[in-house]
Amino acid sequence: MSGNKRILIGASQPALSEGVLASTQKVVHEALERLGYGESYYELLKEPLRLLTVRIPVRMDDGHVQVFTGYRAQHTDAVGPTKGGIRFHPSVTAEEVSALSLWMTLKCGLFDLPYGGGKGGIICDPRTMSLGEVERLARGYVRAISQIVGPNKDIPAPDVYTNAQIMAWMLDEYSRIREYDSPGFITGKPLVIGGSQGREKATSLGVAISIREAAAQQGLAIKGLKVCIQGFGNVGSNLAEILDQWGALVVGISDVHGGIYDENGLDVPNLLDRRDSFGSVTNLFSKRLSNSEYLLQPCDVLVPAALENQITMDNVEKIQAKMIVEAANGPTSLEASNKLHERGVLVVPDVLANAGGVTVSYFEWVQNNQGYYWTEEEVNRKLESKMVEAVNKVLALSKSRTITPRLAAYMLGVQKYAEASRLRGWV
Ligand SMILES: NC(=O)C1=CN([C@@H]2O[C@H](COP(=O)(O)OP(=O)(O)OC[C@H]3O[C@@H](n4cnc5c(N)ncnc54)[C@H](O)[C@@H]3O)[C@@H](O)[C@H]2O)C=CC1
Ligand SMILES: O=C(O)CCC(=O)C(=O)O
Repeated sequence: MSGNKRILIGASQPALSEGVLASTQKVVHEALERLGYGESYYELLKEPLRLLTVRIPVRMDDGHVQVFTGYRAQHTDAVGPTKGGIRFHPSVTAEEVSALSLWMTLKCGLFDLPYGGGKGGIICDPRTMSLGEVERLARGYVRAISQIVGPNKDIPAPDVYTNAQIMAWMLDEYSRIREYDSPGFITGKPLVIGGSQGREKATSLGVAISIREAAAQQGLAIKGLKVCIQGFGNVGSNLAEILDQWGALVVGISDVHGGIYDENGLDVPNLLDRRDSFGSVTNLFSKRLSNSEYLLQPCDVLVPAALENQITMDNVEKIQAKMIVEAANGPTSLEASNKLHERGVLVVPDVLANAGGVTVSYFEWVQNNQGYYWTEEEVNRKLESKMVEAVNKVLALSKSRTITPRLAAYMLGVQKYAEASRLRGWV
């Protein structure tokens, strides 16, 4: 093991700044209050129980050593191991990873998965690195966090700019450290080393089911529904494919370079053929909208599937979509989301809409533990029933209590952790 760990855990971590975490905490606070749990529950659940900061030295192809900073946050292990993806992105921060771990807890609670939330990230830009450099970084990260992760402790998965290949390197490094093959350590792996059928498209299938169910409740059919998707990576591109196959009209897609829009519908198979491994395709088109113009185009459903804080008080008044379905984590600021709700725009929150990914990751872990693997049809059937149940539960609670779907999802998501913390004697 390299001597590359600089561990800052819990209280020794610098104070987290305001932003995505603070707004998530507000909703968690209200959810706990409405459920009748006192302030001590909020104090326990407002931030991760553990936040590890690591420094990872990587020998770059030109021979120099670059030191990267990474994080792993574990929000709560009150009901079981923690679970959540790893992001490779230049804008990763401790605050972002912490908020992402809290959102993972809410998803696992809402979908009744036997986990708490976890999340990791490394400040880096893999688009500018060679494959060898990315592999060395992925392996270095696993060495650095190896003490706090494992199939019964904390189980990582892919997120922004990470994929099945990176999961394979991470699994290999972890198995070397432990000296036995340990497929349950990580999910989102390639099929031949213990991945699950259906995991690659699971987040998108879950988002598509959320769109279909929520639209139906608004009296809209999926066929002919005009959808704009922001982000054309794993989630956005697979979503475009599924919606196109279901007869919806994908009128817009975008990526880091900008967006393309056609009210008559785009040629999705052609775009899928031409996208690169980082989810870029619009750079091949001379006529494209800027990312800020793109979000304002008319459509029935806008699906942010890229990064946080895309719909804010700066652009919310100009959003024309009738429904927002959050495939990304945290794409709508809390104020903007409340504003949309007041305007009668249905916002299907991230912790509900994008939980298909972690749900099938759970199925992958179950299959690894039992050593018996399901067909894609079985996986998708199990996912479909969990998604439909969760969407209906959240929208019903939102209606019956006249609260936002986000608050309803948080109430349903957080309850198990408050109860488990009480039963364990932590609060
Ligand atoms: N991969 C998964 O299973 C899950 C992902 N998510 C969330 O979905 C979102 C997307 O994740 P992935 O598709 O896995 O990532 P990815 O790395 O495969 O794709 C990211 C996409 O976002 C685009 N993008 C980056 N910056 C942008 C910007 N400023 N404006 C417009 N587009 C931009 C990129 O060009 C790329 O098309 C993230 O918020 C992630 O946390 C949520 C649940 C599970
Ligand atoms: O598949 C997983 O375990 C986690 C997916 C994830 O990172 C997310 O839902 O944001």
